Amino acid sequence: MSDAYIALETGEVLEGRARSPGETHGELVFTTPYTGYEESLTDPSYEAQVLTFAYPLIGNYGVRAERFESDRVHPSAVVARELTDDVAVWLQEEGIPAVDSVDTRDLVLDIRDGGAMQCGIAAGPDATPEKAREQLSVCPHMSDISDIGDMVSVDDVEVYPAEGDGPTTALIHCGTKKSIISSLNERGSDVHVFPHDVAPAEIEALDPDLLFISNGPGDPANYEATQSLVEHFLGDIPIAGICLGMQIVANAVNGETEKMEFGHRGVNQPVLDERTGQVVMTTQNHGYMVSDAGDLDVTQINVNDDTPEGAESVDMDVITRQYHPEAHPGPHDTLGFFDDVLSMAAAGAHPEATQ
Ligand SMILES: NC(=O)CC[C@H](N)C(=O)O
Repeated sequence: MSDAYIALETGEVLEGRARSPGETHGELVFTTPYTGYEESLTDPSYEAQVLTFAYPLIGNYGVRAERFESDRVHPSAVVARELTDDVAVWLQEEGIPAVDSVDTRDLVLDIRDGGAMQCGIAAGPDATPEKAREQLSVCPHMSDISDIGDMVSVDDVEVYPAEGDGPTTALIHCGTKKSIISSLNERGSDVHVFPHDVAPAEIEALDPDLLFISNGPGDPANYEATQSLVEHFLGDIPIAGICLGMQIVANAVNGETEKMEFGHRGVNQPVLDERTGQVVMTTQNHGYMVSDAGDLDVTQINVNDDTPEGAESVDMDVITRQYHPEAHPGPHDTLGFFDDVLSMAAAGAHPEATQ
């Protein structure tokens, strides 16, 4: 007799073992890394999603807070083949439902074939298939969660001072990972973190050298205030962005974004720089893409499916990446992004403009 159920949009109800009790719902997605479960589970980009781990054993090196990318677990639920007790206890303490003993190979194929789908979860001694189906019936589509930025951003400014007198960064927190802040800090940039809907006047009062739009959950179309910020400062202050940040900047310069079938979530996504011919291995976690880069130039593409992974403007001093250059988890091929954007900030101009 199972004590955990996952109701899928296909009508199927999967059975499993409850590792952390609860009833919830969310957009079902998968990620493929063998490691990095602490970083993924605390990445605000996964807000309102049910995260399935393709790798069969999750938790085999424990749980340590110093690896966390935010102050809490963000997925609404977790699905795995096997979760260790360390991770199960962590999720219980966080109040996040978790189900294992699921054939995640089969489930990942379902998601690949059917696309990211809504699902309902019921786990624990009172769980039933009907309760999972009830959760599925109230699960919103990701693009309909218009206030998702409020769920992950900050209410007030937070300042992260760096040693030295590097450029000042105004980071717009749409669900930022901590390692993005630390990647800027350790390169000498004082980072001032603002709410996703901060008024332009607060940024003007700081007079920063760089406007940085962070990663984050949900549909980029639901970050109108952040997009307006980009439109306001475009051409006045150099602008950088990661993942959701690239999508918001593209929307701000006459571009377009759209939902992908099932997205890119892993640490082995190859990206080609079309200017140099170099291929780097990247960490990715996105379910939307830039379908039209507008006034930006696409500089890097995903080798697997040609989707835009880098978009820049020399004239408007913009450098953005769809992947996560900070890794955490993942390969360190792309850390140079932070040097490039801070060079742009220090010079007040895109690096190619200063050659
Ligand atoms: N990691 C992110 O910033 C994700 C961006 C956006 N929410 C997407 O899914 O495409």
